[in-house]
Amino acid sequence: MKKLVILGAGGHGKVVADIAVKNGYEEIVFLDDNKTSCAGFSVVGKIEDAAKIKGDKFVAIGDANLRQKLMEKIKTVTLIHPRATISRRVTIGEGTVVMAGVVINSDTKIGKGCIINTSASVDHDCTLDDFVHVSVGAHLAGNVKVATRTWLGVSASVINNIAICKDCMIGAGAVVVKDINKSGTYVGVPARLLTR
Ligand SMILES: CC(=O)SCCNC(=O)CCNC(=O)[C@H](O)C(C)(C)COP(=O)(O)OP(=O)(O)OC[C@H]1O[C@@H](n2cnc3c(N)ncnc32)[C@H](O)[C@@H]1OP(=O)(O)O
Repeated sequence: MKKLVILGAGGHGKVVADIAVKNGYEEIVFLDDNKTSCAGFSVVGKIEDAAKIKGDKFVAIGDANLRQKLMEKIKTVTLIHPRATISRRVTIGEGTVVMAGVVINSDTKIGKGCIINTSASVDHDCTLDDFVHVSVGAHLAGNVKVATRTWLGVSASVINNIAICKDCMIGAGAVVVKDINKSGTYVGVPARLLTR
């Protein structure tokens, strides 16, 4: 029986579980330090138990630093929703999830531990480094580079030929029209560094 152990029983975890079912997993269990169940599935232990529990593994934790830390210790599977449209010339790393309605076009490379969330699009010749999150409905035009752990918020857009450095938060609805070379939070149209 195909079994998946999902680390993280939050909202992201329950969407991952649905995709796992569509990928033929017949048994799904969660590990979480606080919850006892998730979307009808059992929580069978704490996150630290991952190595001890048999089955394929997936880290369903939104925080990129924590996701990275956990993925350094265990081997994980890649999960792709059957209703994602992905060019044959795309590569996708270990432990990445591609959700329903996503489009990924030709010659794009997606790293490990990435989240390509519901109805996002990543166009041709893009490079997404490890642990990048493209949120629900965010859009990357052609030849966009996004460095490690950067998170694009819901409905954010990036025009073509743009590079965004590591550890950025691009706010909901922001439009990135220039390269971003300094880590930080960027909001608005056009996107600017959020200073407090
Ligand atoms: C399935 C899923 O759920 S996927 C997850 C999707 N989640 C997201 O997309 C979350 C995106 N998060 C955001 O956009 C957040 O607002 C952030 C990260 C940009 C900023 O959050 P915080 O650091 O908490 O900032 P805070 O809420 O204090 O706002 C600071 C200022 O920026 C403004 N601001 C915050 N977010 C945005 C935004 N997206 N666009 C424009 N302005 C914004 C606020 O209005 C505020 O302005 P003010 O000082 O004039 O009142």
